[in-house]
Amino acid sequence: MRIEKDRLGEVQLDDHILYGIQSARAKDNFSVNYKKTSLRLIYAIVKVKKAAAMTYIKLGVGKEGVYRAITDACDIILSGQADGQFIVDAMQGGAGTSTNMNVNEVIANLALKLSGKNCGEYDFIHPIDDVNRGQSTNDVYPTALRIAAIELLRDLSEGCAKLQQSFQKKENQFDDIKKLGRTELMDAIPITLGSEFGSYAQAIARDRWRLYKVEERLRQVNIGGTAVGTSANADRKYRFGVIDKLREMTNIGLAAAEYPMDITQNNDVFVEVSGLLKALAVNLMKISNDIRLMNSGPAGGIGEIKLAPMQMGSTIMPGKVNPVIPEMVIQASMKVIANDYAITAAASHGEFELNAFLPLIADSLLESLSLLERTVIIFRTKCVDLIEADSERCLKLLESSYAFTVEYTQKLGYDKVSRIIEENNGNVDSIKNALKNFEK
Ligand SMILES: O=C(O)C[C@H](O)C(=O)O
Repeated sequence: MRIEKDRLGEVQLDDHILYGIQSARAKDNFSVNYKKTSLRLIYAIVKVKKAAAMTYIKLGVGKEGVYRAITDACDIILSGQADGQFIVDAMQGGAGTSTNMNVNEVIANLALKLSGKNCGEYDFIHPIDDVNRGQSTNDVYPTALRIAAIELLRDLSEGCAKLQQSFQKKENQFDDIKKLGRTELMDAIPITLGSEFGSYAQAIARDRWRLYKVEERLRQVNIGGTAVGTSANADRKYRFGVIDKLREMTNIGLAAAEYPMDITQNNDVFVEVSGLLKALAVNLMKISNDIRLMNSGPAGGIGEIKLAPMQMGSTIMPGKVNPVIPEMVIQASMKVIANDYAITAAASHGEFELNAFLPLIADSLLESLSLLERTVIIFRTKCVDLIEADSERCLKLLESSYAFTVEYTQKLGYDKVSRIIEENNGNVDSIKNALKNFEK
């Protein structure tokens, strides 16, 4: 056991534990058992710490070997070997300070071990004086959140591109299958099944483009601005060096914020990104609902397409198979829309130089991004790619509807065609005969 102390007293920690007193207090204070802080965010914070340490090595500052041990410790964390040490709940007060300190303490203790010292020997490597040198939670955390968001956005954008291609393939495959169009769930002008899928491809193409474009706004980071964006305690050479290193490490074209105070306190960019995710969620829901309806049946529904059966559907009705993948997509989309509200609420509650509710923004945004990233892959591979058309059913429904009469309205006038439909009680064969007679 080791004992760590702060102004509030002492905490006992097992020797193998790499986090320190501040993390231990936060673990206890925020033990709401919601969920742990996202490892995506933790890794992005570690990248910021590594870039800072590399900058200090380059500038030749600090005690001999300390920053080298810190960068080695960062590499160990980034390889996934210390995941269990990040123990602070995502639902936390303190604007992310506990998460930043959890990272600072784990890096410091790992670096101490790598240097042949014991955990807690902070006179040699200190979580704040060394690992957090020239930094504050308020510049590290928002910078890391931007990096994590961009990494996920890139994956999601690629996923959307593939989903778009899958819809385009279906557009070509179903190009010559005529079917009923529907407006307000009622028979409307005939279309092709291909064009139904072509419209989905267009919507997802728009999502993909929006997600691609928004990255450039996220690339402005406030690292080096420290607590309120004025760069207190951050050396000028470090400030420029750390962004260069981060750019190299992440392969993201990060740039120093033109006005770091703004970036430190205002979070509208996350509302913007979430808004785009909401637009994607809305499209996915609309498409999934169409697919469920077109697949409905097998006997009592529309049945124009067939989804591949993924699992048995019922514990009581033998043979029933449900459209489980679109149902999952719809619920994931609902969650993204709910998260958007949380992000909007949190972003609107910032006061003066900082928004204390950034942890909720971070958790909700990264959850939405990861959820959508997986959702579009599963939707594509387990649903869209496997869809088959029932062209006979499409034709049967088309031919049993008088929706085709729209073609006659220009020649005969709307009122006359309506009268023919009414006089023949909507009977399609009689309507066709009556219209033929008019044409003669
Ligand atoms: O942890 C810090 O660096 C600052 C903290 O977030 C605060 O503003 O109180």
